[in-house]
Amino acid sequence: MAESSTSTSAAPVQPEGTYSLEQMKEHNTRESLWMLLHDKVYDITAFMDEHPGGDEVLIEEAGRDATEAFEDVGHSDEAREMLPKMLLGDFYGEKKSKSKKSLTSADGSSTSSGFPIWVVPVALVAAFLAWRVFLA
Ligand code: HEM
Repeated sequence: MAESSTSTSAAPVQPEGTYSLEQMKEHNTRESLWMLLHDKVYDITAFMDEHPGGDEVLIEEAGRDATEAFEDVGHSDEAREMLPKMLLGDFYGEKKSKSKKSLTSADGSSTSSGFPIWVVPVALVAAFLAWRVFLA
């Protein structure tokens, strides 16, 4: 009557070929260096000596999300084409949120994202008036 082989999986199972932040943190040394870029996990251990930007910057970003640092540098297409060779798999779970960021976006909500939209008609009117003044 009682079935012992019932598989009720309560906890979510981490899919094969995915890596969590916990796992990544174990690979934050020169001997084994993993990095998260755009939600993909890369093993860049062998690339460290070849990196034109040096190994120090890579070690600094080891075992965590390096997307921002990678994009800040403005890496070329050539650099991006190197990535598939180092791909380990997908990222699993949650990334650590950077609490520092909330300070800048907490207030002054409209000023941080470029210029406000009303600048466009005002600029057009100003340009028109300037044109009239120069014609007169
Ligand atoms: C696996 C990931 C990475 C790859 C494949 C890679 C590849 C490259 C390549 C090919 C260049 C030469 C310039 C270019 O083509 O854009 C470069 C430059 C550079 N990289 Fe990376 N990079 C990686 C990660 C990073 C990270 C996480 C940082 C952290 C800040 C970084 C910092 C730099 C810097 C500062 C330079 C400029 C070096 C210079 O011009 O003096 N890179 N990288």
